[in-house]
Amino acid sequence: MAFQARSSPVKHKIKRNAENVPPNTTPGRGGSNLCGDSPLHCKSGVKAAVKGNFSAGTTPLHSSPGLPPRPPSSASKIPKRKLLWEQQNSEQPADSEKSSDTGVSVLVRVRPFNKKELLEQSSAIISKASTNSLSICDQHYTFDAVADEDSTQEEMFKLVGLPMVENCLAGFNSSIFAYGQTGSGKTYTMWGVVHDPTSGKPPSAERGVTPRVFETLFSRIKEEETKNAEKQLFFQCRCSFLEIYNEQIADLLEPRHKNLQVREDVKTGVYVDNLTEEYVSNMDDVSRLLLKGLGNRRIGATSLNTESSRSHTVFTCVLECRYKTLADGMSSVRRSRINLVDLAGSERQKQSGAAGERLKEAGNINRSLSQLGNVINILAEIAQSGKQRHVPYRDSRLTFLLQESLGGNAKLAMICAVSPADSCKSESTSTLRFAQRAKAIQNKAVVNEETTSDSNLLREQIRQLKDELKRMKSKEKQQGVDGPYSSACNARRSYNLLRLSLALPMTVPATVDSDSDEEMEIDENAVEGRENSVESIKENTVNDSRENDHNATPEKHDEQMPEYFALAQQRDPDKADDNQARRREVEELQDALEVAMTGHARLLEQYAELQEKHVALVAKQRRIREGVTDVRQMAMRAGASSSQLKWLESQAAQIVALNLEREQEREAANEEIEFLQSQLRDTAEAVQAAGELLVRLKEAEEAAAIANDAAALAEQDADRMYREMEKLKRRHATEMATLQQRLLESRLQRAAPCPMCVMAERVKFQFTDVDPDTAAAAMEAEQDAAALEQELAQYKNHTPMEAIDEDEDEDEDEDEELAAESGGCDQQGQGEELYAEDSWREEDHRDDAALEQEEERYEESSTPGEHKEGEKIAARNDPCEQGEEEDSSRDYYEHHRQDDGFEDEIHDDLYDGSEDRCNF
Ligand SMILES: Nc1ncnc2c1ncn2[C@@H]1O[C@H](COP(=O)(O)OP(=O)(O)OP(=O)(O)O)[C@@H](O)[C@H]1O
Repeated sequence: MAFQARSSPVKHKIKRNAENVPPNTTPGRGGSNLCGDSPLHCKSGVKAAVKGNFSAGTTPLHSSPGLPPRPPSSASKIPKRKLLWEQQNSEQPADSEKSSDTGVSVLVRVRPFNKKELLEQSSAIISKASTNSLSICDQHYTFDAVADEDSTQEEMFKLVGLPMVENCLAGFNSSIFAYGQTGSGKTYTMWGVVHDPTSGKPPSAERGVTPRVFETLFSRIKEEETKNAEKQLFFQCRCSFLEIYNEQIADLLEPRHKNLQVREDVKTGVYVDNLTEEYVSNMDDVSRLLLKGLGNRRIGATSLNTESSRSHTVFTCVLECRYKTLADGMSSVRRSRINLVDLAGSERQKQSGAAGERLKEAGNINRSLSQLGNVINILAEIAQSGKQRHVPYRDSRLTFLLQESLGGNAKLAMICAVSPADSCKSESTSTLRFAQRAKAIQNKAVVNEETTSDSNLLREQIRQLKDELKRMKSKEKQQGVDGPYSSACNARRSYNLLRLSLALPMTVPATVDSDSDEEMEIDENAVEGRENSVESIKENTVNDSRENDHNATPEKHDEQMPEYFALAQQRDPDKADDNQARRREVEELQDALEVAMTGHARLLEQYAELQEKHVALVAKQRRIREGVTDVRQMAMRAGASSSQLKWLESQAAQIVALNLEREQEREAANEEIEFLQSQLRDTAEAVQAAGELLVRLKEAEEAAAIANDAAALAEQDADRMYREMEKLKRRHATEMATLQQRLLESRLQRAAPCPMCVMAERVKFQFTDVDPDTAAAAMEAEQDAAALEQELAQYKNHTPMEAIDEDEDEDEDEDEELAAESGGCDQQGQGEELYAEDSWREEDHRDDAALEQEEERYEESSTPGEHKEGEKIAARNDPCEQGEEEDSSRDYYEHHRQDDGFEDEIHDDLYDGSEDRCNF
């Protein structure tokens, strides 16, 4: 009957209560076992390793006023059930130890004085009285442990972290909370200085509890896998990291995932929808996640802490341990969860000096901490009175998300951090009161273990694979909505599921036990039709693997794989931005993954059927063996007659023949199983490679999409800049033309006296009776013109872009000079014009947009005559038009010459000069 019950497809869910010692998978580990109870409650374990005599689990709570007496243990009410494994290996703890376990341990850590407190010359008001008690201003408190200013990170880990690692390995959910005033050392204790694996430096001694928890977890996993190789232990860890900021949940591993929702499901319990989970297999993986998550966390400076956490952060690791019982072919999975919670610090506005955004954050932090306190108060009350009450978990995201750790199925360690300074007296007292109330909570931790037959496990896997396939296909359709960003996340998820599923067949025992029992008899019916069934399975395997369009055969996939790799390798790294090719590859890989999933699910189905048949066959064999033994014994007891003996002999001969037949069939079945296993292994390897490649490609695709976005933005910027430059060039040209025009005008106006001056000079040399004042004025005008020309030449020599900045700075000076010059030449009208332009430029400085309008208006509103004038000016700038200009200048001078009767010689001199001046 027992066998039938096991082979039935009904899933066996076995949960052990907190009092049961979890299975010891390390029988050889001196004194240490996979102790479900933390060493805080065990005699063995790390207790001895920690400084002092730490015996928190058995320490009665302090009986200060208001402190509730320790609630009676409810352990006796929980029915005890044991697993076979447990019975074989476990060591039962003493009853006294069991009864004291509430599943909650509270530890207080007093940090050293900080710089501010030292400067203020604060005095210490907290003193450690013993390893588990302290006093603050004559009030005495007892907890599970007290760590003073001298405690190291290593000691904190041994007190809190190590027990949690052992709990987690044993299948208990575990949580570590850090609670306390802002700046009291929660973050330092929980994370500390996280090691950067790329730095090449050794891990810091200041790394906190969390990194140390994972260091130990991975080394213990390795140890367990080696020691229990025959049980085919298989561990898997996946981690997530979130923060609750202003009552909103954000994914710290995928910062684009904001405002995530907490959901509750009968099967999975409370979970966060859409939260990224990453598989980790070593410390580097965890460090990477911690650094990434902590980098994305909200921090801000307050007067009490320059790097104050403004949110609650929760790092969660789900550990799954699968193992197999060879005797009955049953598989078990132990699933435990470890939550590492760094709560935001409580703060008083007066003390922290928070204002604005910080004040709003502080309000939210205090509100959610008070809701946590409220839940803890009610739980403490329930534990004392034994009366059921509604616990308002749903009042805040924090309590809703972590309800399992608060009065539920988890072991809880609460680290309460305090400052020793008298300035923090009221905050420290309130933290210690909170710690006391937390100690009164009773959690009901059980080992989370499920035992199921292989075929059920496989069927579950098949269901998951099919669901995932459906989801993948529907997601593909939604690609447009989700965009490329979600694709890597989805691919990773599918790949992880497939990886998990692919790991399973490896844990299946190789073949049917070879039975060397000569005496074993077999019923004819036992093998009847087996040959047919094996044949049909064989056929199905081959047909299924070749049939229909999906052709999802591992063989085909196997053939396809080198192509993918070849494609990937052929890719020229220089053409990495060839998005289309990459997209094609990704699509092909996506198809391959789907094909692999379908093929794998089909193989698993066949494997599950074969497993079921195998288990049924083993059961029949056992029953036949028992029957034959019974018959033998009865025959011996009855004393066999000669006819009976003959009959028995003939039966024996038949049995031998059947045995031979059965042996052959068994070999065939074994071969079949081996073939299936090798096929599964091949698929596993191929799919694993494809999956990894796909994830990498998806990530590359994401990166390319981001780069494309950036490039498009840069292009837009460049366009804008180009337009801006063109505009500035135009403006520059207009300004140049205006300046030239003015120069010309001023030159022309001065040109009248100028020839006279030159002539005067000449006359001065030739005729000494020339008026000296006239000559001096002419010289001065000539010098002014030369200076102006020089400035213009400099201005012209600048490239427009270089000139722009200088232009703006120099504009005013230039204008001033021009104005001065104009004034010097008595050009009153021109001076007014310059003034007008000056104010226009001022406006330009103030408002660029206004300038554009001004320009446009200028261009639009210019009369045809003005345009003509503008064109004329521009033409002067154009070297091709210079000839015309020269002609007009020549006309001008010609006119003057005729009017004033200048000498030809003098005119030629002047004309040469003016040509030089125009020739910019
Ligand atoms: N035990 C300790 N030993 C040495 N330095 C410490 C200790 N505890 C805290 N510190 C230092 O005190 C400062 C504040 O600590 P931390 O940031 O951990 O406080 P917190 O409680 O997390 O504050 P908040 O709630 O504002 O985030 C940090 O610079 C940290 O390095």
